Amino acid sequence: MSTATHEETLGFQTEVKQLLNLMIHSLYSNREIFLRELISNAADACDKLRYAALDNDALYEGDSELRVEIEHDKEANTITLRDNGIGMNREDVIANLGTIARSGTAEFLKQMSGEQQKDAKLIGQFGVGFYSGFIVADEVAVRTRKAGTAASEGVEWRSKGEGEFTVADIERELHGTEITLYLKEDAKEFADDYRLQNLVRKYSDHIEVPVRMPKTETAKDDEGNDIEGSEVTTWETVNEATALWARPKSDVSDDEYKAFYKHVAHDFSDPLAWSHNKVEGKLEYTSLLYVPGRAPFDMYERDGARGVKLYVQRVFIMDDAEQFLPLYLRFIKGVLDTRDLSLNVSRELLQQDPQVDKIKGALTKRALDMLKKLSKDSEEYQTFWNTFGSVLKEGPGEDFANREKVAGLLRFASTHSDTATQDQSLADYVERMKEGQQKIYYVVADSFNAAKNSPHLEIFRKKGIEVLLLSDRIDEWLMSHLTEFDGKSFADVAKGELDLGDVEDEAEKKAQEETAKAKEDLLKRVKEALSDGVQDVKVTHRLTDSPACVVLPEHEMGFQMRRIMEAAGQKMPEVKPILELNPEHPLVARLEGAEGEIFTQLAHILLDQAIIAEGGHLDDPAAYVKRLNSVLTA
Ligand SMILES: Nc1ncnc2c1ncn2[C@@H]1O[C@H](COP(=O)(O)OP(=O)(O)OP(=O)(O)O)[C@@H](O)[C@H]1O
Repeated sequence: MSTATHEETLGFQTEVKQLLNLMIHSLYSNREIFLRELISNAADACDKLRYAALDNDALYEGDSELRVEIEHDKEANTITLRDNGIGMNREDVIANLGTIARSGTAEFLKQMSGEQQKDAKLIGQFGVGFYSGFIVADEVAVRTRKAGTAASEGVEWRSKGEGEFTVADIERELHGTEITLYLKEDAKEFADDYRLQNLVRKYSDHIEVPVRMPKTETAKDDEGNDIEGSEVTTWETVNEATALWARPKSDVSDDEYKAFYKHVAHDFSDPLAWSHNKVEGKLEYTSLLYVPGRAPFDMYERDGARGVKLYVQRVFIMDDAEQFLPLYLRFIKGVLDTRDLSLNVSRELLQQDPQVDKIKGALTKRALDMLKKLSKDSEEYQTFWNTFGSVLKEGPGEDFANREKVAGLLRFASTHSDTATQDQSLADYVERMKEGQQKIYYVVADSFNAAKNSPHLEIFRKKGIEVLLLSDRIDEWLMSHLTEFDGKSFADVAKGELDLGDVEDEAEKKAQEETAKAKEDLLKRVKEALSDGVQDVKVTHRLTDSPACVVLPEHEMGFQMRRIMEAAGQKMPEVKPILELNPEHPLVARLEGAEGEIFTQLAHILLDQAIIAEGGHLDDPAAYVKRLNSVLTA
């Protein structure tokens, strides 16, 4: 036993304490995952050493056969996991095994409800890593030494998982990390050969590093009895130990793909889809991309983890290589192994390498194809869409070249179903377009109900023309980048002149022109009465039930986007709406017959109501109420 010096007791960061507490309670029924998490870390540590040793062979300290070893002791109720990977120094140990250095953790932990099943899901999404040892152990000891440092620079970390841990300097001949779990009374079952082997095969078969367990064989005498003292212990590799992505597709089962996903993505649940490809020729790479079944907790964090695990010729280079996929595909997880980059590539070099852009183009295409394939299963695709749809909507703005492809993957709510579920594709819309209809119509509002009940839809509903109902924050921005789909342009029903294409016949158009002419005088009077509130007043045939609506000129930023920008503190130049009046409406008829003060008040009321119906805020709501009351009591 090594003698420990320079021992200090330190407290866990608050977040770690919370996580430990929650994890132990909510992951009880899923306890066995501790082994997967610890093997995963050990394999990562081996990958890191292999990478560091590219420049400095001496780091192997004469032992370049990277491996993970698992032993148990039934008497002592312990399990020990050992790797000869990169190891940690004292500073690493304190930072890595005492804190959680991921932004958004505190907010994430606040979402915990105390309900076991719900929290287990959330925690799975967060990834528990090393701390999962405490699900089965009431004490954990880590002995480690960073590869390339002196034997005297070993470190021992111990904790009962109750708020504090100790660190001490120890002598340690071996580099790498050894973790001993002192099993809880009710977790003794894990100190068992058969159980451990099964778990290794179940969770870690696909890891390239061999996971070994000791196997003791005893010689037998002629009668088949054990010969005492003849025990020989050898190390047996328990897992498959070849990189899964390097195997031919036909050799890999769905379960193996799923298990590998959990290692790569640090996720507990199954992926929705994957795409495994080996490419030879101008570019040489193998990629294995996954669509997760749920969003990571930090999907909207600016510095949240994203990107693929990068290997060059099977040597692990880095996690989260984000240069190989566009931002709008940041939910995609997976592995890229290529021969086209040099082994000493760094994040900085990746940014300048022209090969990276080529691979990025190819992977983007793969990812979009994978989503297209997934979209054939409407139920699974809906799960995907509900989780990642708003991220994919960033696509047309970010990736001009693939705009049409991304557009094909979008899903919207629409007047066809009139529900808030975003499940209608543009292709479906185009198929349902009315004869003579040339455009794809949409309305944008702050909420689904505001969109669904927008007065602008009245004529469309009357004529049975479908309109997409958009209410996500990103929607107006999305539509500003989507100009066409399948040769059809898009039209915001609340902007510019209403153009129903050939759905309207000549007689209708003529009748509208005549009405407009007949109302010229009224329009002039209203415009005078509202002088600085509007830029124009027109008659409209958009409306059937409402007396008036406001519209914006065709190329003006829409109301929703303006409100978002203003809420974000942006000062927006003032824009006056165009007021459109429904000549068939009794209130407009009443307006026409009114004079003087009542006329002015009614005109203002119609404008203010149109702004409210569109979801806008009145500049002076009290004035509106006053006017309305005076007209009601007149
Ligand atoms: N066997 C090991 N050898 C070397 N370093 C390790 C080992 N196990 C853990 N670490 C270090 O401790 C850090 C924290 O581990 P932990 O498992 O908690 O999180 P993680 O692996 O970074 O992410 P996740 O929570 O998603 O698993 C690791 O990033 C790594 O630097």
